[in-house]
Amino acid sequence: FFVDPADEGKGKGKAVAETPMKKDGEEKDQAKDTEANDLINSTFDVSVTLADQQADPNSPLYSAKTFEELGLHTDLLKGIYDMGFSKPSKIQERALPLLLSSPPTNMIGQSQSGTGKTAAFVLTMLSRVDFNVQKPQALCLAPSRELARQIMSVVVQMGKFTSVQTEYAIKDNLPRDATSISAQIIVGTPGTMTDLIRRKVINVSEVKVFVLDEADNMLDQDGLGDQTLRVKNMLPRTKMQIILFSATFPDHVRKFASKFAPDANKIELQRNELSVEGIRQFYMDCRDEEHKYDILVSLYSLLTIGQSIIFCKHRHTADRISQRMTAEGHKVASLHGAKDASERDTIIDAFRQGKDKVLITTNVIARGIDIMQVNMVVNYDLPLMNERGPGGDDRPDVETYLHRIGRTGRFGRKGISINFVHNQQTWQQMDQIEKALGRKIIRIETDDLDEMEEKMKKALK
Ligand SMILES: Nc1ncnc2c1ncn2[C@@H]1O[C@H](COP(=O)(O)OP(=O)(O)OP(=O)(O)O)[C@@H](O)[C@H]1O
Repeated sequence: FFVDPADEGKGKGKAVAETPMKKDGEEKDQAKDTEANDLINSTFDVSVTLADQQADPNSPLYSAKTFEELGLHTDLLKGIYDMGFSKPSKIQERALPLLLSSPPTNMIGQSQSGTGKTAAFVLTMLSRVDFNVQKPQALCLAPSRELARQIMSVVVQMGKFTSVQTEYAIKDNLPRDATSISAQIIVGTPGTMTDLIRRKVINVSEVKVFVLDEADNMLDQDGLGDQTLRVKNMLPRTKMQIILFSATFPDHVRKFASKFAPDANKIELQRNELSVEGIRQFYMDCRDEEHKYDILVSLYSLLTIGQSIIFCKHRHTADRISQRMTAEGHKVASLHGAKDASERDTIIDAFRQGKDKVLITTNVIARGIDIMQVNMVVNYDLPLMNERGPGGDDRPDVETYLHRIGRTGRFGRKGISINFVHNQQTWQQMDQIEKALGRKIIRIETDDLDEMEEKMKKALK
């Protein structure tokens, strides 16, 4: 079990209560979706660190097997069931009672990608809002407009039976002369959120919940950290519930996260527990860059069995590959940060609706995007630390790798990831990822398409 070394080291009497969540073999469920049930029944162990030293982490108060137990308003329960959720996932089971308890307590929550973190924080925002007050009460920040839009769709779906009012704080969304937002829940990206608060378009006096999705990314000093801190510093200092969620919390942001969300309840996983069980990882040994392209093209029929996402390092690579493939008669789309806002929305929406089956992109959508039909992720280029910001180097970026492959295998489903390596350096980088995660990455021959197809189809069964 994992204990935050920062907390442990300080040893200031903080209760470190570790409760193993073991597989509950007895639990029988009649629901059809057995894979999702496996996830609900437990596929991983979590450790819970309660901010309240006196609390007994084994108390039933700290675990909810049903949504009813949480004391939610019936309109919210209706929304949850309308989304097809029958009971809380593992992370929700542990996190929701802590998130919803009174007085509100901060939360730092970590669990694998696709395990239901979004639903947990959205439900918290909805249940804390006073629908009679027409002022912003909950703010949520995400690292990309695509993710902000997806989170909003969960807010709207889950809040369908309430009178919640929502607004975006993303680029090019509001008319330039907008003077005030009265919506209760605002979801956006940090730059636009800062701008709107500064210009007093968002009045923050009633804000009582502040959520960071992909929190490690949002707090990283090489990335969005400054902007996120700027937003926090403009919020009221008292009675603010700060909620940080991510699948990953690398060491260098852990301390800052604890400072950012003081006295938080913590739910955490070890790094080697972070790979999602259902995702089979492969690699293909390509001869050179051009061979990578040829292999990708030869994979096309496999890529379109379900849907797939191809990750490249550079925007121009994504564009070039997509142009070449399109010219050769394949239907693919490309998405990256250099495209303008409305184009980005059109592209991700078409992909979400299944109109496009292959999306070629960069790290811009490495995190959070939840599309169930995605059963294959290709790392055309492996993610490296030097893509994070100026301080990075040629080491592989294990966190981003986990987030990228986590676009498949959502909520207990099966998925495949394929890494392209093409020289000694990339092979070593992949080897480091394999070691860091303690999971085998299996070789597939590039010259035997039949074997490749057979292996992949087997992995998806
Ligand atoms: N209790 C539940 N029952 C059934 N489905 C659920 C439940 N909770 C969440 N889901 C579904 O599981 C999928 C993954 O959930 P979600 O997007 O919240 O994962 P996440 O942990 O936020 O992932 P990531 O780390 O990639 O952001 C979503 O499609 C969501 O609707």
